[in-house]
Amino acid sequence: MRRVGFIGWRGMVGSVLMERMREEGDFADLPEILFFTTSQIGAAGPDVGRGSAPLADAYDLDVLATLDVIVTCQGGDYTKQIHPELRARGWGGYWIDAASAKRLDRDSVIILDPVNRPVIEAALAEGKRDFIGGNCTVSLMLMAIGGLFREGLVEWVSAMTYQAASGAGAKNMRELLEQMGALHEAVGARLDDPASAILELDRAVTAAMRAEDFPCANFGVPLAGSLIPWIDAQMPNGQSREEWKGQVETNKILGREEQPIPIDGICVRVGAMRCHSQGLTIKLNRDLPVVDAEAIIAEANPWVKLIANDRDETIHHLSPTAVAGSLTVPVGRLRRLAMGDRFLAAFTVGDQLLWGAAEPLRRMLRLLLEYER
Ligand SMILES: NC(=O)C1=CN([C@@H]2O[C@H](COP(=O)(O)OP(=O)(O)OC[C@H]3O[C@@H](n4cnc5c(N)ncnc54)[C@H](OP(=O)(O)O)[C@@H]3O)[C@@H](O)[C@H]2O)C=CC1
Ligand SMILES: N[C@@H](CC(=O)OP(=O)(O)O)C(=O)O
Repeated sequence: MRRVGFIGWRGMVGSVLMERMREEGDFADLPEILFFTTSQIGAAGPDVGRGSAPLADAYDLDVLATLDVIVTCQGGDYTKQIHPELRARGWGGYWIDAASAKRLDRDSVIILDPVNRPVIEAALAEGKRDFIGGNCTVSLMLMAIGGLFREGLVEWVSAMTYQAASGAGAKNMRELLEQMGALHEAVGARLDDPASAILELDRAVTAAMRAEDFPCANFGVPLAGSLIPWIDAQMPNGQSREEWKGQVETNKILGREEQPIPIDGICVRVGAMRCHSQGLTIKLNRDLPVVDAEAIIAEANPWVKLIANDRDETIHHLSPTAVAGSLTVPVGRLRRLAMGDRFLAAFTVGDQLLWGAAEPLRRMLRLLLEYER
């Protein structure tokens, strides 16, 4: 594995990947590194410890074909155009991708190694070459309660999500902040006056959200002060595509497409910046004391962190504020639901740019290095 090419490295997901690779010293272990661009050919590339080289053309198939590994965070359109052309030329390198475009292809593996390392290793042994990061919501749910799946305890899961603006892209994160600013502006100095009537402030905020000039070019509707109970495209069965991915991707990651576990729920965009949260209802297939479920969840991987079902612990440690920028995946609110002994509630939060996007790609590259040694 000599030559590794990075495409989409300066985008939002790509920047998080670069940051993590720098933190872990990953670049030092790669013999030859090439950085590509779709728009700035020849500009100075990043210095990852061996000087800066000019950026190469991400559409140049002759150069791409010389790579042993391509890591791309450029997006689905790029993948759909370049991947088939490269493979058609007989390119046999590894393709590691953040985009959803190839996730469900028969020859692709969805990568989340703390959960499905055996599936990844079997795929490598079979000679598979396409390794694709999973949907952020799915990956974060599996990082949180993967232990219960591993122990074969799950009959079904309903995931009600609270998804951050970052999932919609960098422009949407900016728009959320603009919307917050516009709402603050709408109440102005009246907020500083403790004597001002709260219902008057509320009316001003609602009027601002409904005004023609409220900044919502990217979301289409207000998010700040509101929410959006639809993410991604509409499926024929009434699900949103984000909801549809829950079952399909989870079962592919777990390598159990033949006997899928039902996963469904409502996916909602909320005004968080980069952490997705999920309220889970888990139907267990046998009676299990909550303390046993807690132990299984806590031992599943080094990043999952159990939060006691206690008010103070919960509000301080189980929120986007507590988790942003961290690889820790807290799981809390674990308790039996009133529906019956086998119904378990849980709440989890995760950084959707780390485990939800960049980190599985970084780890796959490391895994390939080990495998090829
Ligand atoms: N956002 C998310 O939460 C997730 C995204 N993904 C996947 O990753 C893909 C990339 O997403 P994301 O990182 O959000 O996309 P970005 O829009 O941040 O970046 C994509 C590309 O846009 C180009 N670009 C143009 N202007 C700028 C600029 N000012 N700053 C940085 N880049 C710029 C860069 O390409 P160039 O250098 O060639 O011009 C960059 O690689 C998505 O399409 C999706 O498939 C996957 C999981 C989660
Ligand atoms: N759809 C996710 C983000 C994302 O990029 O998902 P996917 O990689 O499955 O397209 C969200 O909006 O929060």
